[in-house]
Amino acid sequence: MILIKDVSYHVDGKSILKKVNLKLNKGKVYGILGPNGAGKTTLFKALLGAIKYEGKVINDDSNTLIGKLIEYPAFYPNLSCFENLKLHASYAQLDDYQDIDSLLKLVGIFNAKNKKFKSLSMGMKQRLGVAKALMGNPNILLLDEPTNGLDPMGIKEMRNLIEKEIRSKDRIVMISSHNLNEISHITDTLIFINNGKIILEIENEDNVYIIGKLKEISSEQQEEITLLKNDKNENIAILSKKKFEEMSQNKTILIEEIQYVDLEKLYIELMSLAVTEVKTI
Ligand SMILES: Nc1ncnc2c1ncn2[C@@H]1O[C@H](COP(=O)(O)OP(=O)(O)OP(=O)(O)O)[C@@H](O)[C@H]1O
Repeated sequence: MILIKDVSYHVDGKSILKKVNLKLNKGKVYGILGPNGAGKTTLFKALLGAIKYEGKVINDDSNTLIGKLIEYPAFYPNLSCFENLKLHASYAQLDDYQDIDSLLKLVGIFNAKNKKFKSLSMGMKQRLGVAKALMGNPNILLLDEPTNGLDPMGIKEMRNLIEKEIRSKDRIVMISSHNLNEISHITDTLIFINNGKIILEIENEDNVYIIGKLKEISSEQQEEITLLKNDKNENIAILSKKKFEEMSQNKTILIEEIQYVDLEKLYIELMSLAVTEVKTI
């Protein structure tokens, strides 16, 4: 488990991350969503310890290896897939790492083992990037826009790869993406970030969400939902349909002006809510 506690990051007086709090559990795939410049990559960099942030990242596992695919994968254009991975293994001090062939098979590009990086298609380059990220069998995997630049077929293949080979009960996987459809297919939990702030964390249960005005909630359930404010200072509740039905049955919540929305609508509504303050009631 990883606990991100009050993580903030500032550059030249500008707040890039603002008191980010998250709990990440093994076996789960987290989708991180937000507009350009929201802070997704910066959050990954904080987890990698690549930037000097305020706050804490607490990891209960002392044997941690983080694999990453951040921005476009960097490889030597004139070296082959095999040579590039071999070189990375030595940089990463995985010198006795023998299993490059298996990795290439795993990500489905073994037939391009001896092809130069520069001659690969975009999809193959991304797969090679995933192979590099998977070296040493990391227990945390950060994939920053892994389907960037891929065509629909490439996106589907990357999705299969994540579902079949990357998701693991011993691993925390975080994927950032602008592709809502893809994210809704492969993640367990959705984390929305805007302006460096986490504005919502919600289970990705059935791709149907509830947005409405919160009128009442029982004190026991207060911890369980995030309260957002709209520009009229009204309390807006957002939760999955499943959670809402559970709470309504127990009469622990009253929401009015309910809208049932899919992920795309949820994203648009969330980003347009004039959220100046986010509180958990
Ligand atoms: N070292 C830095 N110096 C100055 N500004 C920075 C630095 N690192 C990040 N930023 C700024 O922080 C903001 C968040 O950047 P970040 O790359 O984390 O966003 P993102 O959510 O990953 O965006 P995208 O979806 O476009 O990849 C941006 O406005 C970016 O310009």
